Amino acid sequence: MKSVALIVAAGKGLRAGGEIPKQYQELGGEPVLRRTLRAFAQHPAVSAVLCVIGEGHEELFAAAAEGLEGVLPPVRGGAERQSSVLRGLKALEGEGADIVLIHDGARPLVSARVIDDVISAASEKGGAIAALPLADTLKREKDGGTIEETVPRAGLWRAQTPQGFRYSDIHDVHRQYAEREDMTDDASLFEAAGRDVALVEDDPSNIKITRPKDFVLAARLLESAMETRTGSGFDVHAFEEGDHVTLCGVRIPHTHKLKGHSDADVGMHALTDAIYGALADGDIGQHFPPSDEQWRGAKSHVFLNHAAELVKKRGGKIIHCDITIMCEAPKVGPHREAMRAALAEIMGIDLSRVAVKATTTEKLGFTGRGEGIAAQAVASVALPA
Ligand SMILES: Nc1ccn([C@@H]2O[C@H](COP(=O)(O)OP(=O)(O)OP(=O)(O)O)[C@@H](O)[C@H]2O)c(=O)n1
Ligand SMILES: C[C@](O)(CO)[C@H](O)COP(=O)(O)O
Repeated sequence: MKSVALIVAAGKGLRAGGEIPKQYQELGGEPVLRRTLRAFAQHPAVSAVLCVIGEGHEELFAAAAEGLEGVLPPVRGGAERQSSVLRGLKALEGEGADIVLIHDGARPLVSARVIDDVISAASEKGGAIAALPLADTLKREKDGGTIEETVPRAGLWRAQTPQGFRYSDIHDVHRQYAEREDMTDDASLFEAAGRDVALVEDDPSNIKITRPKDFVLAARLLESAMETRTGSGFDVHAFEEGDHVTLCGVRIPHTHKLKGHSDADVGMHALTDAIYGALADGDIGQHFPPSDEQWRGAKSHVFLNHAAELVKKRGGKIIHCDITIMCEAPKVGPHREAMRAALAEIMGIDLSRVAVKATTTEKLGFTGRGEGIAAQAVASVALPA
């Protein structure tokens, strides 16, 4: 069964306001749409993601989708959500999809569990939607803001997205009802055609960002859906003949240099490993094997940048890092601020989140004898849980 995702993001976001449409505004440091695209692009059961976008939004889209694998070139949407979906379905004609998941670009907090459940139910029943059973008593309003009646809520659900269907069936019904333009979700068309649609219980956090206050709520939900991971790193390099060392990106004149395959920046290596550790994603030697000639003499910022990008790619952020350099000489103190600044810039985080410390080992051991430098680091990373 091949499943593809169709993300509708061609709306103007008028109710949310702002200088750019809501789907391109920032939520937790990245565009709303990037979070939505990533949820599907990185889902193991989704083989491709197509997005429908508004006129003139090509650059905003390119920035939001940058580096995400499996995202197809976008197509232009229509005046209403329904016509945007139909255009997307048409563009998917050559993809060989069995199941298509139609999802609002404005719902960035969709979970992998819900995507899985909608795919399973749609594969079994032909159509399935994420939805929430009503928890509140329902009132119908009459003129003047008073209550006309209480509406029985038994059996009522709030329809959300993703909504999954057999591709050829949903394409057929969208073509069939193309003139109506009054259907606010895709299940409505399936229902109108007399087909069954299964209800899959959604997560309450899968809100649609509609009004400005939804950004505040989404930011809180995002925060609570993150887990904090801690990783540690340790590295040692021996001295050899030379006139300077590179520590945490800063060149420091010295009586010796550090020996190594790369620039031997022992502090940056320990920090890079701490980040890989927090991600549980191998170590520096695995990502940049010393046996590979292309890394000979490499600047260590390449390694640190790679680790920081992996964090971003997984929707996380580096919260804090703390490095301790162990040596008798050179003195680290005079270079501490330059080191913090260099590391913060490479990782793209604030200076206040980077600590660099140093200690001697009281002339004990190999660092005490001046044979080399050791460094250890701890990094805390927030990742989607
Ligand atoms: N012509 C349209 C209208 C809406 N959408 C998409 O459908 C989803 C749900 O629509 P809504 O939340 O109403 O978004 P907007 O139409 O952008 O909002 P507004 O009505 O406030 O302008 C959004 O991801 C939106 O981008 C779309 O692709 N094409
Ligand atoms: C598809 C939808 O998100 C399901 O709740 C909703 O109907 C979209 O409505 P909108 O008026 O286009 O925001």
